[in-house]
Amino acid sequence: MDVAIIGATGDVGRAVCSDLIEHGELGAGSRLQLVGRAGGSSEAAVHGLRVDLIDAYDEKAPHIDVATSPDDVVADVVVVAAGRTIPTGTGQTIDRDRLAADNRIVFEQYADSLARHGSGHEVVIVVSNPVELAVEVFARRLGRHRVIGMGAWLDTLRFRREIAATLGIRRQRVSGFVAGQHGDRMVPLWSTVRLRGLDADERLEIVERLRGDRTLASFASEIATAKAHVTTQTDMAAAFGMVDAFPPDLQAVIRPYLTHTSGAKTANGTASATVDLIRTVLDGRDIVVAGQVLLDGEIELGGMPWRGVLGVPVAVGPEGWTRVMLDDLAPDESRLLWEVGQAINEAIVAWGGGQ
Ligand SMILES: NC(=O)c1ccc[n+]([C@@H]2O[C@H](COP(=O)([O-])OP(=O)(O)OC[C@H]3O[C@@H](n4cnc5c(N)ncnc54)[C@H](O)[C@@H]3O)[C@@H](O)[C@H]2O)c1
Repeated sequence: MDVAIIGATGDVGRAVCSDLIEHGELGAGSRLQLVGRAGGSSEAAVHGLRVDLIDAYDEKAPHIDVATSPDDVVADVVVVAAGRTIPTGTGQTIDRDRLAADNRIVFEQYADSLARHGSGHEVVIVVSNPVELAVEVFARRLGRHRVIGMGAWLDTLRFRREIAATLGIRRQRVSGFVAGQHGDRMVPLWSTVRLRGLDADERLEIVERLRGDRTLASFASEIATAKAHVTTQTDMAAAFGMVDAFPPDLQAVIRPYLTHTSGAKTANGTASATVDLIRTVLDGRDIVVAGQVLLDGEIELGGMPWRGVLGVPVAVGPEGWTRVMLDDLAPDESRLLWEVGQAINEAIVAWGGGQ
């Protein structure tokens, strides 16, 4: 199997390349394509990155090649990690509209090229932001089932880790999903949480203890209050310490937010979750993950079949995602998912997606 990384020389792109080789996901018979931008700094840097990766991993590296034109992207799995990013550091203004306007051009360029020159079977894993816009752009051109945004999977892994850490157990014992929009507007699906080795009653008791008497109706205001609270703290170690006292769903939003405002990025966690998704696609079996996908009535929200990009649990295999794996939701979950779905659809229209 071959993998192409668009934006390979970026922070996330580099980390994905190293992780993929380090964990042996691509054998000697596979190809890793590093994609840079002609006319940009990455045009030269992709060649340097290729040599550096061979230098580091000669014994186990796959065949590594370079492309600097969207028309030359060829792979079974294409990772989209190119484009502008959200600025790090405190006091940085986040202009999502500008990010969307700039990155939409990049998304359209690659999606159009893949539609024209691709094999017709590539699976696209989107890392770039706004992830929902990118999924919309690629899915409209390549087919819905071949395009998966990784934001919901990253949010899911964070949610599971926070639950596991609070309970003092390993993350592998926790399942359950995060749906919705990547980041602040994630929808933690507490009704899907399972703890291996515990029966239903024990699980319910623990979930109640972790959640307290909160419902998702207050989640957005809790996030706003928590952000305001942690940003009053100038000592970053103390700010991270404050997060330890939050419930797990709030921790899953605020800890990465703080990481970003600290001036560090979330490149390693993002890359690890991306490689996890690539492994799932290469694995050949249908495995349930969460991802942003373009829905066409697979689920009902607000009493009607839902159409638009939304993060949901999906079965993923070598051809992309096949089914949405969402059972009956709790009333607060379907309400919030409906609100978030509406907001995403409106944003995508405002950003000129859906064309
Ligand atoms: N989904 C997530 O959880 C998540 C987490 C972190 C970052 N991100 C997103 O991933 C993207 C990359 O983040 P980063 O931190 O690596 O940014 P970065 O600035 O370090 O890297 C971006 C890379 O894209 C390259 N690039 C720009 N235009 C290109 C084009 N047309 N063709 C090929 N390459 C091009 C740049 O040369 C650069 O190397 C951003 O949009 C960011 O918001 C997503």
